[in-house]
Amino acid sequence: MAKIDFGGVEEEVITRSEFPMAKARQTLKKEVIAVIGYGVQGPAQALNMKDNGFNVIVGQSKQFQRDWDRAVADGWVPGKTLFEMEEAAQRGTIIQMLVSDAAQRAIWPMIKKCLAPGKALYFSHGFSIVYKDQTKVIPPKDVDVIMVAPKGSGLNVRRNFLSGAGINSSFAVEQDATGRAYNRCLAVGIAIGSGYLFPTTFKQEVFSDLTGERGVLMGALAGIMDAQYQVLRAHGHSPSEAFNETVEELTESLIKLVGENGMDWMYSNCSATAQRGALDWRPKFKKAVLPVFKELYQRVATGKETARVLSACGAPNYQESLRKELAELGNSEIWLAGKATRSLRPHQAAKVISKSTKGVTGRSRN
Ligand SMILES: NC(=O)c1ccc[n+]([C@@H]2O[C@H](COP(=O)([O-])OP(=O)(O)OC[C@H]3O[C@@H](n4cnc5c(N)ncnc54)[C@H](O)[C@@H]3O)[C@@H](O)[C@H]2O)c1
Ligand SMILES: CC(C)(O)[C@@H](O)C(=O)O
Ligand SMILES: [Mg+2]
Ligand SMILES: [Mg+2]
Repeated sequence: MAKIDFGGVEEEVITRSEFPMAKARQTLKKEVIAVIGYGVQGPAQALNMKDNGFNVIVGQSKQFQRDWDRAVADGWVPGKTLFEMEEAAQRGTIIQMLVSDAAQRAIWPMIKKCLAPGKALYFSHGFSIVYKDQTKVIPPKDVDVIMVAPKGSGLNVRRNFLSGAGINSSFAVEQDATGRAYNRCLAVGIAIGSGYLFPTTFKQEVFSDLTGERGVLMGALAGIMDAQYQVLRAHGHSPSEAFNETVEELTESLIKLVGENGMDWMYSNCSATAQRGALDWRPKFKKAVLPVFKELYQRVATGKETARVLSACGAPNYQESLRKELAELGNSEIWLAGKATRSLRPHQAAKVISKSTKGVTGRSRN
């Protein structure tokens, strides 16, 4: 493992050169990898592994016709490489649990029956194993239990693979029954298109992932956008102005600069006025939201968020109520303003500018 200094803390990271594709192919040459679930991660991981030359089959319930049809449209052949979940799990030697987390609890009794000794049970989230008191997912002792959790949307797992970039993932071995669990885990990580692989545990992964997606990555992000937009609108700003200053400028401009070189560098490349204001207001926002993040982490650690997911997402009418909730969000003024704003992005001009590197590299840090 390469040792990398993360802000003064040394961590170990697996690189592609340490575990090259040839080693992954050698490690998995006798394995049949059964991807159970063709939602978001399922298609990305299955297609990347297939394109990388691994022996992959897909298990998808035909009751979810839309997902079955997507699998067929993506080239999986019913009866050859696409099966009902149970048949795929019987045929697989590595069984990838890529149905939704709530569905993993529902299909577990069926999956358990297919776990012959020596097979590997694979997850992309620590959820089912860590909250086993609630999910009842308790694997037999004679199978490997491994995880590779891509740190991004399944859409990017596939998009980055196709662009040649890859995506970083964390990985963990929960149970090594065969003595091969570690290598199997890393080999699948490389096979699905991971760039760098960060060691973790099932518990650390699920606690941080649930916090992140409820917090800064999705929940907090949408919440603070709503709040700022509301204040601007209440003071008479037009929807386009409020949206531009809340979302569009973030996604189209500033966050890309943060991604390139960090927050201080982005601050170094805006006006002195914006820089002063941002530095002054940062601690105020931190103070305001810190208690909310503490409450969130507690709810994750005590399993309350898991109970919420299992009861809500496992309910029979959930898809219908979810559709309504998402439609309400999509039809709210801020996101309708967003739709109009997106149609006005000046793509042509951007292409012309990108041919030159003059003036695009930015100021160095102060
Ligand atoms: N979506 C992501 O980008 C992402 C990123 C990292 C990790 N993960 C993890 O990957 C795993 C899969 O998540 P996902 O988002 O790809 O899947 P998802 O939540 O979109 O689930 C969709 C799949 O579950 C199946 N399904 C739903 N209910 C079912 C039921 N009752 N019985 C049988 N099948 C059912 C659907 O047919 C479909 O195949 C989860 O553990 C998730 O936490 C997801
Ligand atoms: C893509 C995310 C938010 O990182 C993932 O954790 C998920 O659950 O979809
Ligand atoms: Mg998640
Ligand atoms: Mg995540």
